[in-house]
Amino acid sequence: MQKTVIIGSKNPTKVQAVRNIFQTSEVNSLDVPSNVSIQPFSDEETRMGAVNRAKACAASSSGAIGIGLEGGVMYVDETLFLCNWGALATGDGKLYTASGARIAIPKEIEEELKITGELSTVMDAYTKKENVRSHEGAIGIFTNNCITREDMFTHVVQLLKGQYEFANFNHK
Ligand SMILES: O=P(O)(O)OP(=O)(O)OP(=O)(O)OC[C@H]1O[C@@H](n2cnc3c(O)ncnc32)[C@H](O)[C@@H]1O
Ligand SMILES: [Mg+2]
Repeated sequence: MQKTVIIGSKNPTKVQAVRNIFQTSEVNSLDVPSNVSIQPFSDEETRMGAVNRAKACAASSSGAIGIGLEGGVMYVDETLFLCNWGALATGDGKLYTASGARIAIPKEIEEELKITGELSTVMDAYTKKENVRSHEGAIGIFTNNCITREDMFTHVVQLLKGQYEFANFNHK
């Protein structure tokens, strides 16, 4: 693919996920605001953060594809899950979205999250590591590193690229 791809984050797990999928494109990163809470607490809000980032990136450079990736949490009944959303926006107003794999968050982490308000703070304290969000991520910790944050976002970006290609290059 010839177009430049701009990912709206400097987080290395997100940037690398885009590089993994858009291997033949120039991939640039841009720190843009999500314009949602620091810790989104629903699918809707998390998806909105991804969409806002993707649109800001697409608007920043003529002809480029913008990608936003956003992490959050959401309840299914009484259980809190990790949720992640991605969005791909084009300069001519097209938008594609996709969500990532989700797993339940242990109750003790959920309780801490309600007190401190941000998962990254809770994860660093829980693991006694620094900057878990930029490495294996919460999903890496809670899956014993079977699926890292980069793996999960790579799949989301693959879903975005596939939808983009279906819409633009499907000449059945
Ligand atoms: O620089 P940006 O792109 O903002 O990267 P980030 O790591 O802050 O990631 P998000 O804003 O998308 O995530 C929203 C919040 O959810 C938390 N979070 C989400 N997924 C996480 C993970 O896998 N590990 C640790 N914290 C996570 C983190 O506290 C963020 O403030
Ligand atoms: Mg953030």
